Amino acid sequence: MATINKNLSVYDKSTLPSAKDFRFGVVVSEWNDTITEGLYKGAEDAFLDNEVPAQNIIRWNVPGSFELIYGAKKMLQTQKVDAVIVIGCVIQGQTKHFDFVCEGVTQGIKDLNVQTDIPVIFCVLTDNTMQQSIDRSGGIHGNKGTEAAIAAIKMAYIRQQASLTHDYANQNLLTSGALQLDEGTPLELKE
Ligand SMILES: Nc1c(NC[C@H](O)[C@H](O)[C@H](O)CO)[nH]c(=O)[nH]c1=O
Ligand SMILES: CC(=O)[C@@H](O)COP(=O)(O)O
Repeated sequence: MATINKNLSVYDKSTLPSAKDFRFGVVVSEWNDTITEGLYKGAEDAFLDNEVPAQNIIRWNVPGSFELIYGAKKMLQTQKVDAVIVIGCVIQGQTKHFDFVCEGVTQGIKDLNVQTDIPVIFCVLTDNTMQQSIDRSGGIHGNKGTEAAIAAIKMAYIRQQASLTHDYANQNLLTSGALQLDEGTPLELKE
């Protein structure tokens, strides 16, 4: 389903978990800041609408979308947060730079989700025109920042619930053959 068929700002509060005890990091790119500020406001408003205390929202700025990767990594390393949102706006120019920035950020944020235990939400517009970005940061198609905040709340809850269950990671990976132990490595399965 394309964005034009789904307003990015629509959500049902009654279906969301409580977010009042969660802490969120938000890393914001300064490139196309009229757009990224609109995305941030959408995210912030959605957090506040869901009882996230203002002091539980930690915002850092970075120069451009490519720096979102490093900014999110350092946020994860230094701040006690339950999820991170990276906010950027990449708009096609005259060269292939757009492709490399978009691919690099996408892969970098994916890697953080694989390598760390904190969900990192991808709120990066990758648009052909400024108008498309305007439409998706509080315009006719809603606000992707709102969508990202709701995703952050949901993923923080999933992480919280997962931490309450038995850690089957070793067992599952071992039985699936994905985890190769050296000979003689004592296997400690958590009871
Ligand atoms: N053209 C856009 C950029 N380019 C800058 C890069 O993100 C990066 O900051 C630079 O290459 C230095 O490492 N960034 C955006 O966020 N949006 C653009 O449209
Ligand atoms: C995404 C970009 O880096 C791009 O907007 C830069 O513009 P150009 O490709 O004309 O140098």
